[in-house]
Amino acid sequence: MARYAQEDVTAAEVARQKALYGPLTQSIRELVDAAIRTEVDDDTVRAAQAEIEAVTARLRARQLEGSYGVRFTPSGGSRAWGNAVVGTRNAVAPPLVIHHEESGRAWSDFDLGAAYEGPPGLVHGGVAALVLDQMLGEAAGAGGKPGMTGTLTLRYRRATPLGPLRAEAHIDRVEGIKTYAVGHLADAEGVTVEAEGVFILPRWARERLEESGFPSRFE
Ligand SMILES: CCCCCCCCCC(=O)SCCNC(=O)CCNC(=O)[C@H](O)C(C)(C)COP(=O)(O)OP(=O)(O)OC[C@H]1O[C@@H](n2cnc3c(N)ncnc32)[C@H](O)[C@@H]1OP(=O)(O)O
Repeated sequence: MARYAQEDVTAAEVARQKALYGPLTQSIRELVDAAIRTEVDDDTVRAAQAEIEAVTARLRARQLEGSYGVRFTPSGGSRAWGNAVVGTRNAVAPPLVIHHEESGRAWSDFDLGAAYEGPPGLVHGGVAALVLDQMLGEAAGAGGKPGMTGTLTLRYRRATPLGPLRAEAHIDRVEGIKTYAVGHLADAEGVTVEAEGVFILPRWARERLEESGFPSRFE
């Protein structure tokens, strides 16, 4: 199963795949929303189900063994196309497009529709956590010390409505292998959820770096 992999792939090939899979994934997102909100008659639902199963069988004709993993390109970029928040090939992902500023601040404007509902008309608390975990993790990683979430703490100040939202995050402080990031989710009226998290370069990654002779990079 793929985990972290170095791929010998050209920028043109990455662009070709993005142009191919991006629209497919967006069509599936629309299908999910349509399935939640449809009010067509029973026969139409059953016919749609049969068509969807046929399409799924076509896509299953050739599959990866496991998940997509994270793939690094020769130019130093990375593809996390299966990621649950930002994945180009993951229809579960809203998706977020995360921008990084020179200052270290990361932000994203995005829209959460019916598929992300918890209380009626409101974003599920776990979805808010999902989004903020990624946002804070990316802000931490942009500081040069990518890590796994050790502890993520959320304060749900008020309910988050479905619809257009913004998430922001930045590094609060760095202590050795631990990067502390803070951030929030907001609607047009202001902050709805505050988050703080510690992101830790795992022991196995630290050992691998030490073996490769670059132990000081993350210290
Ligand atoms: C650019 C990249 C962008 C990527 C964005 C991705 C965003 C999404 C991120 C995720 O969702 S990651 C998935 C959710 N997280 C996990 O599954 C993590 C599971 N836990 C682990 O893998 C390990 O427990 C962990 C890496 C967190 C720590 O393991 P270590 O073996 O490296 O910890 P170690 O025992 O050596 O402790 C190192 C330091 O971390 C502290 N620590 C360990 N676990 C902690 C914890 N859980 N919370 C807070 N601090 C923790 C520990 O006290 C110690 O502090 P001190 O150096 O000050 O003594």
